[in-house]
Amino acid sequence: MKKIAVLTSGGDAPGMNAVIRAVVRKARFHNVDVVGVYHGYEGLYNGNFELLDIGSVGDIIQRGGTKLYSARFPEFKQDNIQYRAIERMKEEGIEGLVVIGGDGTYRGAMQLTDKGFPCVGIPGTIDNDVPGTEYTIGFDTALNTVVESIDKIRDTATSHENTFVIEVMGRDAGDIALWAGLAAGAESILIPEEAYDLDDIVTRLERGVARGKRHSIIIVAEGVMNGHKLANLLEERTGIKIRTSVLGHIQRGGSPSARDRVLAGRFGARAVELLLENKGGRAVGVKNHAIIDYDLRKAFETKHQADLSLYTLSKELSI
Ligand SMILES: Nc1ncnc2c1ncn2[C@@H]1O[C@H](COP(=O)(O)OP(=O)(O)O)[C@@H](O)[C@H]1O
Ligand SMILES: O=P(O)(O)OC[C@H]1O[C@](O)(COP(=O)(O)O)[C@@H](O)[C@@H]1O
Ligand SMILES: [Mg+2]
Repeated sequence: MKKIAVLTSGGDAPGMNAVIRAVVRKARFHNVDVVGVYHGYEGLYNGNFELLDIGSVGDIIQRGGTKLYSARFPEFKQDNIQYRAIERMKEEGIEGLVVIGGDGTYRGAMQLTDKGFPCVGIPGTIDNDVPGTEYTIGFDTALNTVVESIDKIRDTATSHENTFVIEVMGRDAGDIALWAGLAAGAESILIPEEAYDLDDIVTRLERGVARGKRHSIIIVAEGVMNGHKLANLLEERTGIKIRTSVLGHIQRGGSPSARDRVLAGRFGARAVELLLENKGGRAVGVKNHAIIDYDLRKAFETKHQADLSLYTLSKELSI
């Protein structure tokens, strides 16, 4: 393989730039050219390409977002659009493609692979919800952003004896809520994977007040319900004034953590190796600290499992 392409797709995640850099540098190390595709699959279809030399990916390892921009392009589900994208790549002499994104992005990559164009997937999403890997690029950074934000909210909550509901991202996955809740010492955590028990949340709140706690923090993943709605429900039940903070897209930005950058380097390099070994239709991941690869299909045909032992533990530590 003498020329490959790379794109980012779906929700962006801090560390995607570090992955792009790793893909380009590793490929150039093997004298392989790399074409950057702008705007995800939309750019693939439109031929929005640029040759990336080693200098073009300098000074991005520390930057959030993605230099190649991201897009949601539902039309890519159509066979004729996929065939056109393959033609575009072949016209440029491109022989393999690295995609960085989540389950939707992987579906597109599998379709191209099934049509004879080898693709490799790298998990990039703050939600950490790609099956087959313990961590995705961006999760660690987003988690640290959330914890830092909660710590700040806690300062003011303590000073005024306030109770806060904090809404975090996670449409279908509770990983951010779970890990942040444990790291920030939240009283209660609500995640999409577990039915919530309002009575239990109220009991924990009232117990805290009774023993003189100066603040209470309740974390809710957006996939469960919106933070304002939860605050209203709790106010009705307890009579306690509850403030809400919706962290929003701040969670998706910022400079990637060292852990995300290191993972980005390892994922990017392994993805290039897989293409050079002619192993399309694979996804890279991390398991027990080792970089692994597996069938791309596994990433969207199975369901991501959040580590629910953390849920039990958080209940035990926030009695
Ligand atoms: N079934 C599919 N077939 C082909 N392409 C798809 C499919 N599902 C999603 N895609 C492409 O992947 C893009 C990103 O998917 P999306 O679900 O939005 O994000 P993520 O990859 O983060 O899960 C979509 O906008 C579309 O271009
Ligand atoms: O920016 P948008 O389009 O509102 O998307 C918000 C969603 O994107 C995410 O940040 C990441 O999701 P994906 O990686 O699957 O795209 C979710 O946590 C959130 O629900
Ligand atoms: Mg997704």
